[in-house]
Amino acid sequence: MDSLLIEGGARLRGEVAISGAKNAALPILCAALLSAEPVTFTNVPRLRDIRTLLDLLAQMGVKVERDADRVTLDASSLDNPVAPYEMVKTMRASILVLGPLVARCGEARVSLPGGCAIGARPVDQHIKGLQAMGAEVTVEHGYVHAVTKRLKGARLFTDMVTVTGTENLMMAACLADGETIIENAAREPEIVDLANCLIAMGASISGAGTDVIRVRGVERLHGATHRIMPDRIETGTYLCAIAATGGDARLTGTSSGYLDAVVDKLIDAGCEIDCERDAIRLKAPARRLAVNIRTAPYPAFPTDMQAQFMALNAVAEGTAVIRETIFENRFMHAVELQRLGADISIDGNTAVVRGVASLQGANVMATDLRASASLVIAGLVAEGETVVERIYHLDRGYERLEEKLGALGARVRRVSAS
Ligand SMILES: CC(=O)N[C@H]1[C@@H](OP(=O)(O)OP(=O)(O)OC[C@H]2O[C@@H](n3ccc(=O)[nH]c3=O)[C@H](O)[C@@H]2O)O[C@H](CO)[C@@H](O)[C@@H]1O
Ligand SMILES: C=C(OP(=O)(O)O)C(=O)O
Repeated sequence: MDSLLIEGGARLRGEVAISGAKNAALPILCAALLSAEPVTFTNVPRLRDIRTLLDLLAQMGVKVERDADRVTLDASSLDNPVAPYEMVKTMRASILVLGPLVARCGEARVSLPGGCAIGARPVDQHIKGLQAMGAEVTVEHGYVHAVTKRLKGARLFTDMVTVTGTENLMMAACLADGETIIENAAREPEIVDLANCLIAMGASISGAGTDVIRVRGVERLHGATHRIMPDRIETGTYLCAIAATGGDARLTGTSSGYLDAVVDKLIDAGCEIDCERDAIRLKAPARRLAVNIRTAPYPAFPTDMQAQFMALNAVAEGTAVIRETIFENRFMHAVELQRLGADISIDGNTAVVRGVASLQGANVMATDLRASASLVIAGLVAEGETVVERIYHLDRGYERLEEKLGALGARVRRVSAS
């Protein structure tokens, strides 16, 4: 297993380009299942999760063509609407094939993705929505099996705001008979990006980005070309890394428009932020202030940025309270940050982070994607050498991380296990 060797202390400077969003690309690539015509996507990030999804789609009979950040999917000969456990177990987002497969093929067999480090993450709301649209759904031997003649439009209400749940149901509704209304819908920018792609494919959708989405089903969707939006979590992660190291750098190919809650907190911490149309520059103060965080669905502060802010608060002036309201077990990074000298106490879903003057390099273990990012940020600030082990988590969601950090002046090296 590869690890990342970081020599702390370099202030990040210069410019780096942000990639397309993992969490937009995953549902949007699944949308290609809804059409018998080829769909082309650009700005697709080169990530492990994307490779996993493309392999999954290929084994269903989808023709996959990939050239750098451009991917064309042709689902005209889709003949195997099955997502086997072996391919699903490493990536929860593979549940996103469920809605499109039932809608297009009238049947799907998708392995339950299982729990993961950050929480149990059930998919009951995805299932409840499809049942309300007339699908017969059973869960047996670890698989969700859904069958229907043609889905019927329905009024859907999810018990909680769910991002992939909203995406799955919005995709399924595109080919349903009649109108579907999704209430309590997630409002994340990635939902809007998916809706824009579906609309380009001929879907009739209104309200994406609000908590009520209306979809009028059509007979078929056609081919289209769609550019994936920039990754707001990658953007936020680099902003935190620049801030933590007292740096001054510019991120291109991205926008602060998707990141208001994060940018506000960085400003509260004392950073200077200059928002251009397609770029963001952050200039950090010598010493930042600790900032309180409470995660909640968009447009509130994203849970996917919580770990990175814990690292930032670990070396700030004062004490910060962090509340995680989305996932029940998303503080795994705290123990690892403590190994680097952070002063953090946890009580249920609340972490109290008392800023310290400095961190010291050590060996730490990555437990999930954003936890790993927080360890990298802490390693960049720590005195001496930090080794982050199990970085396959990072490869799920950060394109060429060591190369991009290196371009900003960080001393980061990947060490391959022999
Ligand atoms: C690929 C992708 O886009 N992943 C994002 C997506 O995950 P994902 O879509 O899996 O997260 P959800 O928004 O669905 O989860 C929100 C909460 O609802 C619960 N829940 C969800 C569905 C369901 O059927 N039953 C249920 O109980 C979850 O366990 C969690 O506690 O949104 C999360 C919350 O912003 C982000 O952290 C993930 O990065
Ligand atoms: C939790 C995340 O991803 P996923 O839902 O794919 O596990 C994430 O992107 O931080």
